[in-house]
Amino acid sequence: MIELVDLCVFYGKQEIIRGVNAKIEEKVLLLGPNGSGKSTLLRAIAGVIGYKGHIFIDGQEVSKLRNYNILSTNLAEAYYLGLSVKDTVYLYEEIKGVDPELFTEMLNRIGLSNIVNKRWYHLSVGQKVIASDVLALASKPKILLLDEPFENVDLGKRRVVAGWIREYGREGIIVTHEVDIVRLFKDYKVYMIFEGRLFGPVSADDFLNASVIEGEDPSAVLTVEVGGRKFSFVKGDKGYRVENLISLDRIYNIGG
Ligand SMILES: Nc1ncnc2c1ncn2[C@@H]1O[C@H](COP(=O)(O)OP(=O)(O)OP(=O)(O)O)[C@@H](O)[C@H]1O
Repeated sequence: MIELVDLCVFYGKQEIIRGVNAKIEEKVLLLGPNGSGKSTLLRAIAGVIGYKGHIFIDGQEVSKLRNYNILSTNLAEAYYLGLSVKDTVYLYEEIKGVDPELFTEMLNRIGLSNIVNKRWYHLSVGQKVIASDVLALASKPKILLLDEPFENVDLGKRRVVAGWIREYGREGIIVTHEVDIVRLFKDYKVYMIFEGRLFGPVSADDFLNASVIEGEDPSAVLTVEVGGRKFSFVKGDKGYRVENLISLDRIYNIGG
């Protein structure tokens, strides 16, 4: 379980994550517009950057964890080592419990067996994303943190990756800024982040079938605050349909 208590993350003096509280016990999707703090939240949970407040993973404070290998991530910080994909897999076998056979089999299944001997920085953008996803998944981690695992990935391959995310990893956070991705995970819970503040959860089904209106509505499945304005996700088509949102930054254009 990931527990966030009064969590704040700063870059210099700028507060990016602003007092977040949540208990995340299963795999969830985290949506938010560009710059809202999704990657920053994931980096803090992965222990890559510092924070104020608390982050507990299965009851242990992240900043105090050492050699903690039940958590896997596709965050790029892990790959800036100038290694080939194959060398990284062997390194990760040692430190993260990655299964090299499963890794190779997954790359074969998705048609990328040709990249194993290449260095990470020679991969195309989409290849790098898929290889990072596979590396995170091939340790079958208890907790999975995936930052934009579908970015620049072909539509057909997205279904394969989504199948793996369902299969491997029992808990965790899948970050995306594309509303369409939620359709691949209709039984998941959705959180949203706006301006460093977390809202949710709402079921993916309720989210996809909702429409957005400005203001606080008592029938809302979720109300969020963006730029000092409140927006309610309500059932039916009273407002702007979520299925037409594409990305959450469109919410700024919805007027009451
Ligand atoms: N290392 C850094 N130093 C200073 N500011 C940073 C740093 N990394 C990110 N930021 C800023 O923090 C804010 C949140 O960035 P973050 O990468 O968490 O957003 P995001 O929600 O993941 O966005 P995107 O969808 O564009 O990837 C942005 O305003 C960004 O400019």
